[in-house]
Amino acid sequence: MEEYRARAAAAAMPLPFHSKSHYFSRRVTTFNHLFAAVYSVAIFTLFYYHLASLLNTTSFTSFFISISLFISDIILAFSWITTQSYRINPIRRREFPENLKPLLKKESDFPALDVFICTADPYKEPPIDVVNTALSVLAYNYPARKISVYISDDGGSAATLFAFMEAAKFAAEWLPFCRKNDVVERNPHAFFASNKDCYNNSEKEKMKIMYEKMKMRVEKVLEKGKVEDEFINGEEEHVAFDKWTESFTSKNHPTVIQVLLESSKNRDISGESMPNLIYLSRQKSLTSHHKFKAGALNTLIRVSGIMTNAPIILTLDCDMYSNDPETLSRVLCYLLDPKLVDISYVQFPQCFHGINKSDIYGTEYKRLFILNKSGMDGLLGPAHLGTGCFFVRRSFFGGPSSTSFESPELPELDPNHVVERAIQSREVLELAYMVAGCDYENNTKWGSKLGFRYEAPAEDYFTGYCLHSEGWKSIFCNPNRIAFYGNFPINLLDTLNQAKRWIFGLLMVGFSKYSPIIYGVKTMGLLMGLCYSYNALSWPSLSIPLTLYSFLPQLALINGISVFPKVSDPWFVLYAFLLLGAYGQDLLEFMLDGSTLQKWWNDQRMWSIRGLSSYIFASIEFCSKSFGISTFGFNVTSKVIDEEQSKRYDQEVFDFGTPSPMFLPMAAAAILNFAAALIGIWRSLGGAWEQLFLQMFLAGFVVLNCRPLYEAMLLRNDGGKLPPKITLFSLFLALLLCSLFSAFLYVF
Ligand SMILES: O=c1ccn([C@@H]2O[C@H](COP(=O)(O)OP(=O)(O)O[C@H]3O[C@H](CO)[C@@H](O)[C@H](O)[C@H]3O)[C@@H](O)[C@H]2O)c(=O)[nH]1
Ligand SMILES: [Mn+2]
Repeated sequence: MEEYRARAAAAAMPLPFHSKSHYFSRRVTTFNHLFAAVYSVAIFTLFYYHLASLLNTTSFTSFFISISLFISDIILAFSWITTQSYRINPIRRREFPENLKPLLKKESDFPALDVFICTADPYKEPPIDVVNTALSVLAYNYPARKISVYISDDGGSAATLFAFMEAAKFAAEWLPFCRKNDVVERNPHAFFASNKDCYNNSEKEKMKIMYEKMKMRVEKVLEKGKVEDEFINGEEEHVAFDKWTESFTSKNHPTVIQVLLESSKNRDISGESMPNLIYLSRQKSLTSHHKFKAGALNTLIRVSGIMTNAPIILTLDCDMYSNDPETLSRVLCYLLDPKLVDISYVQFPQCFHGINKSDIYGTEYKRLFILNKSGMDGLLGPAHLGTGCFFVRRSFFGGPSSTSFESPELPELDPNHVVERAIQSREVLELAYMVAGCDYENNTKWGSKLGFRYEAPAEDYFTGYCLHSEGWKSIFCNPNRIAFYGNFPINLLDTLNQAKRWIFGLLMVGFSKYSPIIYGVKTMGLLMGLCYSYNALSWPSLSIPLTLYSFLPQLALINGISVFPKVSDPWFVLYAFLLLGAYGQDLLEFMLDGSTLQKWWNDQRMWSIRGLSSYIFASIEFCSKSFGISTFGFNVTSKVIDEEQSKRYDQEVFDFGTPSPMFLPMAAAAILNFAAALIGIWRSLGGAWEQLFLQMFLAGFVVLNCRPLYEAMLLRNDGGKLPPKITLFSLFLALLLCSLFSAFLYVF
C-alpha cells in the first residue's frame, strides 16, 4: 500500500478524501459528559449506602441480601464505567470518492483486492447464497483484473464447488449485464427480488431465467448429496470432482484448490477480462485442530499470498453480500490518504436485510454494531466485527513500524512479494497446496503473531484487539447506502446460541493473560482498554446482577421483606435517579439515532433475556472448559429459512421452537415475577406499599417484559410456543426457589 500512498502524497491532491464530525450534536455530547459526572457521584453515593446497610445488618438474611445487591451493583457500575469510554468522542465519517478520480486513471493506479468468503456447511449455508455473495463482489465497480475472490469451504462440499463452477459461467453474463445497466444491486437474488418489473425487459428476463436455472441445478445437486455425471461438463470438471473419493469427509480430506476463473485467460461475453475466482477447501485431518474460521482465514491469507498477494483483503461471511458496488472506492478514500498511516482495517457495520418492524430479537445490535463502534472510531478505531472488513495485508505481519515486522516463513508469503507467475502455473499451485496443508502451521507464528489469532473462538474481536495493541489503528465506515447485508437467526434459540458462542469466546479473552482491563489498558490506553473490557468482561458478568435482580427482590417481596429504601426515604431518590437515568440515557441515544420506542423496548428486553440465558450458559461452559471438563466448538448459525418460522418472525411473534435449558431461567423468572407482583399488590393493600414499592415496580417491569413468554406458555398453539416441558420445569424451578428462600428465612 505504501507505494500507492506515496503516489497520492506526491500528487498533493487539493480536495479531501474524507471528513469527520461529532456523531451526535455537540449539545448531546456535552450533556452525556455532564451526565456521566453526576452519575458517577450517584454511583459512589450508592456504594456508601450499601456499605452502611451492610454494617447495619442484624441477621444473616439481611446480610446475605445486602451483600448480593452490593455485588450486583458493583458489576453494573463496572459495566457502566466501561460504556462511558464509547461516549467520550463518538464520530461520524463521510467519504468523497469523487476526489480520488485524478489519482485513479489507469488500471495500474488501482491497488488489487483479494476477497475471502468463508463457508462451513452446505446444509446450514446454502451454496446458492454463497454464490450470490461472491457474485456481488465479483461485480464490484473496479478493474476486474484487480479483483480475486477466494471461497474457503470448510464443509469440503462437492456441491459448493459445483455451485461455483456454475457461478463462474453465470458471472460471464452477469458482470457485463450489471455494467451495462448500471445495476446497483449486484447480488442477483436481491436484484431479482427487488425488481419485480424485470419481466418487461427481455434482457433482464433472460438473466433471470439463467439465474433460476443455475439455482435449480445447484439445489438439485445439494439435494442428491453428490454431483452426478449429468451435471458435469468436460474432463476438467470430472478431474476436480474425482477428489471426492469414498474416504473424503468434511473432517478428513486432502486440500482441494480449483481455479474457476483466471483474469488473464477468461473473458466475459462482452470480451472484457474477468476477476479471478478460486475455490479452496483446506486439508482437514482428524488428528490436527483446524481452528475454525480463524484457521480458514489464515489459510486464505497464505494461499492468496502465493497466488495474487493483493495489498488489500476483504473478509466476508458467506451470507454478507455487497449492496453497493462503489464500496471499494470509499475504502480507498482512507487507505490512499497519505496522512492516515498505521491503518490496519476499514470496518463496515453488520447490517441485516428483513429485520421485522420492531426488531423483536434486537438483531440490529445498534449499540454493538453502530453506536459503540462510532465511539471507538473517535479513539483508535472500531473493534473488528468479523465480516465486511477491508484489511491492509501488511497488518497481518506484525506492528506498523518496520522494526516490528514479523517475516513469514516463506519469502513468497511476504506482503511485499510480487507474484510474477500465472495462478495456474505448476510452481504456484504446488506452493498453494503446501500452505493449505493441515500441519503446515506447526512450529510457525500463524495464529499467534501472524494472521488471525487463535486464542479464542471470537477470532474477530481478538484479532482486532491484538492489532490495536500492536499499534495499528482502524476506521469505521458507515455510509448512508448500506455496504453489506447479512443473514440473521429468526428464532430465539438460534439468536441466544449465537450470543452464547460470542460470550464464550469473549470470556476466553477476558480471563486470559490478554485481559483488556490489564493488557489492553497497558498497550492501548485506558479508554480503548475499557471499550474492549465492555465486551469481554462486562457482558458475561452482567449475568450475575441480571439473575439476582430477576429473583432476589421478588423472593423477598413474596415474603414481605423490604430490600430497597421506602418511598419517603431520601435514598429512594438515588435509586430512582440511577434507574431512570441509565434507561433514559439509553433510550435517548436510540431515539436520536433514528430508532423507535418499540425497537428500544425490544432491545432492552433482549439484553435481559440474553443475560438470563446466553451469558449464564456461556459462563458455565467457560468454567467447565477451564476445569478441563469440556472443550469448545464453533456451532455455525443456520442461514436456511424455514417457512413457518419466517411467517412467525414477520408477524413479530416470539419463536421458541425446540426445547432447550437456555429457556429455563427466563421462564422461571417470568413465573416468579408474576407471582411476586400479585402478592405485592395484596401486601400493598395491607399497607406495606411504601416499603415494597421499588420491589413491586421491579416485578412489574419484569412482568411487562415477559409478555411474549406468558403468551408462549399459555395462549399459543403453534410450533413456536414454549414447549410445555420447559414451562413445567420452570414452574418447578420457581417453586423450588421459593421454598429454598423460605427455608433459608426460617433457619437464619
Ligand atoms: O469452522 C468454521 C466455522 C465457521 N466458519 C465461517 O464463519 C462465518 C461466521 O459464522 P456464523 O455461524 O455465521 O457466525 P455468526 O455468529 O453469525 O458470526 C459472527 O461472529 C463470528 C465469531 O463468533 C465472526 O467470525 C463472524 O464474522 C461474525 O459475523 C461463516 O461464514 C462460517 O461459514 C468457517 O469458515 N469455519
Ligand atoms: Mn453469521
